[in-house]
Amino acid sequence: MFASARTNILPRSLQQTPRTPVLRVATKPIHRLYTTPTGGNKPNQFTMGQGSNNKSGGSGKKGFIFGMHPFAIFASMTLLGSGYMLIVKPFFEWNAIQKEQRDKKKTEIDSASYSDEQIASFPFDKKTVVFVLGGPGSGKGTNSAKLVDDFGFVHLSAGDLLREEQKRPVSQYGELIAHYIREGLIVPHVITIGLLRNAMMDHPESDRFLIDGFPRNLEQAKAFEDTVCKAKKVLYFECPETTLLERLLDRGKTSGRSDDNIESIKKRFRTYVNDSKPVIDEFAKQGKVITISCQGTMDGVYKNTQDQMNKFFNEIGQAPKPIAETAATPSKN
Ligand SMILES: Nc1ncnc2c1ncn2[C@@H]1O[C@H](COP(=O)(O)OP(=O)(O)OP(=O)(O)O)[C@@H](O)[C@H]1O
Ligand SMILES: O=c1ccn([C@@H]2O[C@H](COP(=O)(O)O)[C@@H](O)[C@H]2O)c(=O)[nH]1
Repeated sequence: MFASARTNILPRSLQQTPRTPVLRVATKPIHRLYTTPTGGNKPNQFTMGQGSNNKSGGSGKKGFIFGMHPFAIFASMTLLGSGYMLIVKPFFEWNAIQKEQRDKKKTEIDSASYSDEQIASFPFDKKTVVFVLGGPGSGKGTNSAKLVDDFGFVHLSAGDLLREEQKRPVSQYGELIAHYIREGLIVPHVITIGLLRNAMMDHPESDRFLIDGFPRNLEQAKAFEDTVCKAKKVLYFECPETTLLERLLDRGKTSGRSDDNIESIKKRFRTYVNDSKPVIDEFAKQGKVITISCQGTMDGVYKNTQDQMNKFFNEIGQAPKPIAETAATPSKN
């Protein structure tokens, strides 16, 4: 199985526990305040009272600060203290509550409002999940879209879900996702798995899911299989780097994607070789991988993909089209 990995631990950069503002008051031990000379040749921070208005005459006499009698100091501090308790403290507390409520609202939106109970009762393990893997630009999206029509899959592209989340104005992960995508890095899996899980739950009627471009590393693979469900098969589009580069640069002319440029593409290739390829190797050891060459025409590649899928559904004893969908399709006669 997969090497052990941390699961469900939010990286520090994502931990947004609301903090209660702390009113930091520069303090000095009271006895030092009381005995600090207020004048003379020793300048210090309590020199406001110096000068012609300084009733102590700058003598540095013990017991006088700003030329005030100790009792007056005591009385003012008591007044200040109760003023703080009455006005400042409630204000800060009210602010903290407001912030907490705002943060809670944001988190609720981010988790697409599925409760822990709903997640726990969703039958993830009854679903047929197929991972679609391969280098960037190998044709995962192109072929997945066709498999939707022929086999009734719901197609979930992890990259698309991340891009959508990135664009959501209230998302607390927008900037983080944008950075990881531009740098060709793998977004922390708690975010991606959360999005995938929500997207699966958005389609309770469907039993078949194509999860495209995920998992990108062994840690993600283990976390998904531990917390959501196991994949039944892995479709792997095998493609040489030269072809990938050509296709991505071509796609970049119109895609508008922040990572379809030579700098990001090089970084994505590095991440693919170092982190994503080992996932395919691991699933291959488990006998789950169907390898399809991405070279050939689009129709040719899809024909192979379709044949392999037909074979797979035959093996697991399911009709190529889900029963519900076959029944729902209007008869041509
Ligand atoms: N067999 C093919 N022959 C030529 N071009 C292809 C073929 N398959 C896909 N393409 C083109 O290559 C580009 C990349 O394909 P696609 O977007 O499906 O790859 P992908 O694996 O989903 O990429 P990414 O991982 O970056 O999202 C697209 O412009 C697509 O039209
Ligand atoms: O599981 C995932 C999937 C994707 N990413 C990030 O998104 C980009 C683009 O992904 P595509 O599959 O090519 O659309 C990818 O380079 C990663 O930065 C991810 O982090 N985790």
